This record gives sequence, C-alpha cells and structure tokens, in this order.
Amino acid sequence: MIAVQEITIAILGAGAWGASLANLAIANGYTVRLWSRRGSETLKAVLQDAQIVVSAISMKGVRDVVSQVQSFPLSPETIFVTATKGLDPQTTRTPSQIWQTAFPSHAVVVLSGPNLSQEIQQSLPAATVVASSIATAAEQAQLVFSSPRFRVYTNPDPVGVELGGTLKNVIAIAAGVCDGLQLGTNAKAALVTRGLTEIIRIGNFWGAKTETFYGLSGLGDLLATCNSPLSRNYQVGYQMAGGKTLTEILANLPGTAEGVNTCEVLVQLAKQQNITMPITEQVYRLLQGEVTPRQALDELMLRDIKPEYNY
Ligand SMILES: NC(=O)C1=CN([C@@H]2O[C@H](COP(=O)(O)OP(=O)(O)OC[C@H]3O[C@@H](n4cnc5c(N)ncnc54)[C@H](OP(=O)(O)O)[C@@H]3O)[C@@H](O)[C@H]2O)C=CC1
Ligand SMILES: O=C(CO)COP(=O)(O)O
Repeated sequence: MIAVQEITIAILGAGAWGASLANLAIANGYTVRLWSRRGSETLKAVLQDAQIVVSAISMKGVRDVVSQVQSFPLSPETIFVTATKGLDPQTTRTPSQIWQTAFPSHAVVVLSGPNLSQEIQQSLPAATVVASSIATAAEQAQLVFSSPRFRVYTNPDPVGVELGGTLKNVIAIAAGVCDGLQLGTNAKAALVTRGLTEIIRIGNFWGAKTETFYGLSGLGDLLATCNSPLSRNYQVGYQMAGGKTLTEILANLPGTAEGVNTCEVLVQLAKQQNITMPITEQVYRLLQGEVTPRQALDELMLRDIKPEYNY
C-alpha cells in the first residue's frame, strides 16, 4: 500500500471550497498542490504526477479548465474528483459528465453534501458523500477527506449525488426570499418539502435514483443551504426580498452563487421536457425582474389545488 505522503493531490480552484478541501487532505498527510488561474504555479506543474485531481472550479470555468487539463499527460490511473455544484448552460451537462466525457477511461468521483465551507474551515463537524460508478475510486476519495471532524460516505449514484447539490441551490434562493419576507416556519417547511419534490422530479429525468435525494447530498444539503445565512444562494434570495437588485447583490457577494445560472438551465430543460417546476419557475422570473418576491409567492399559493402526489 502506498503511504499517504506519496500520494499527490492536485486541487483545481483555490476559492472557498477548493481551499477547504485542500486543508482536509493536508491534515491527513497527503501532498497537496492547489491551482488557481491567478496563482504562481502552472497547471502543468500542479498536475505533474498527481494521482488524484480534485476540481472545485465554479461552473462557469469547468469546460475551459477540463480542456486545459486534456492537453497534459496524466497516468491512466488518475482519479478525478469533482466538487462543483452547477450545470453547463450550453449542454445542460453536470460537471462529472463533462469530466467523464473528456476522460472516458478515467474514474470520476462526485463529492457533494451539506458542506458550508466556512463551518468546515472552523473544524465544525460535517458529513459528505463521494459517489462513483467505480467503487474503489469512491473509497480512495473517502480516505483522502475522512477525519474525526468530516465523515465521508460512499454512494454508487454519482449523478444523483451531484444533482442534489446542484438543484438545491435554486430552492435555497427561494428559502432566502421566504425568510427575507418573514413568511414563517410553516411556509419554509412547505417550500423546502415541495422543493424536494421538484428536485426529485427533474432528477429522475436525468436518471438519478429517488433514494439518493433523501440522503446527505439531497435533503441534507437542501436543509443546510435553505437554513443558513452563510449560503450565498440563500443570501441572493434574502437580499432580493429586502429590495436589492440581483446585480447589486452579485457585485457584493463573497464567491459564487451557482443557483442563479442553474435556475436558467433548469427552466429551459423543464420546458423542453414538459416537467412541472413551479418554484424554480418563480425563482427564474424573480431573478429576471419579471415578478416581485410577493408576486412570486402569490403565484405559487394560487396554483390549482391538486393531490399531493400523482400516484
Ligand atoms: N463554498 C462552499 O461552501 C461550497 C461550494 N461548493 C461548490 O464549489 C464550487 C466553487 O465554489 P467556491 O469555492 O465557494 O467559489 P469561489 O467563488 O470562492 O471560487 C471559485 C473558484 O473557481 C475558479 N474559477 C472560476 N472561473 C474560472 C475559470 N474560468 N477558469 C479557471 N478558474 C475559474 C476561481 O478562480 P479565481 O479565484 O481565479 O476567480 C476560484 O478558484 C461551486 O460550484 C460551489 O457551488 C460546494 C460545496 C461547498
Ligand atoms: O453548497 C453549499 C453547501 O453545501 C454552499 O452553498 P452556497 O454555494 O449557497 O454558499
């Protein structure tokens, strides 16, 4: 067995999440190289002899970084771990699908869970999921990040795990609006629960398993992000409810709120595939400036009455 000090991990993206993941792996004794397009080290040097490549790049940079990585030689054993929570606007692909298409013979692992980076940086306890169709690759990623403060579970449904983390960002924007308008605990519970129904409906279209959405990377991350002012997506909704414009909010937001772009991709896909996503649609209209937060609420409350489930 190779000693952990001999395993080199390249982490791409030195933002809030990339830096947190780097610290977790460093604490476990791994050799970690962190890359950012603004940093002094070249991508080539960071990738040299890396056994594991972790991507914590915002969605908008994923395709560009993937094509850069393709131009460097990598061992066929290299495992890719993707931690981005977004969707590609051009292809509606998930980040793991982009990595897997570019590197068809490599193992790709998705890392996703209720993981607000500021809490993890403070060593508060948290759990996450690493998912791959190749079980040994997920187990390898599990070893890299597990610690007494960070509990890592494996899962065989990478797209389900990835979509849980991605789709909840749109519901988190709605949850921020709900709290910003002081609509109460009942409203929040209804919103999050019906949001999960929407997530499952479109997630199943992608081929994700329903049970995955009831786990840490689905319901777990939905609860964390919809209830924390640390979430950038929640902040977008909360501040819009306070009367700020999206442009004003994004100009001052620390880091990336992926839910804004994800929402646009989802609305297009839902229309094409005839999938009902009322909360996502109202979040989209709000972000576009087509409705006020109160109008979005009224639109949702005044929809046709119906059974809870269409059995
Ligand atoms: N923060 C969190 O709590 C968590 C975040 N995530 C997910 O991780 C991803 C990153 O989030 P986070 O670290 O918070 O975001 P940040 O905004 O803090 O960092 C984003 C990183 O992506 C890089 N990047 C953006 N565009 C490009 C590009 N075109 N080419 C190369 N690099 C690029 C940025 O580089 P540069 O600094 O040069 O701009 C930066 O290193 C998101 O998808 C997010 O949803 C997942 C779990 C937790
Ligand atoms: O994904 C996250 C927590 O799991 C981070 O949420 P935000 O991107 O909304 O800050």
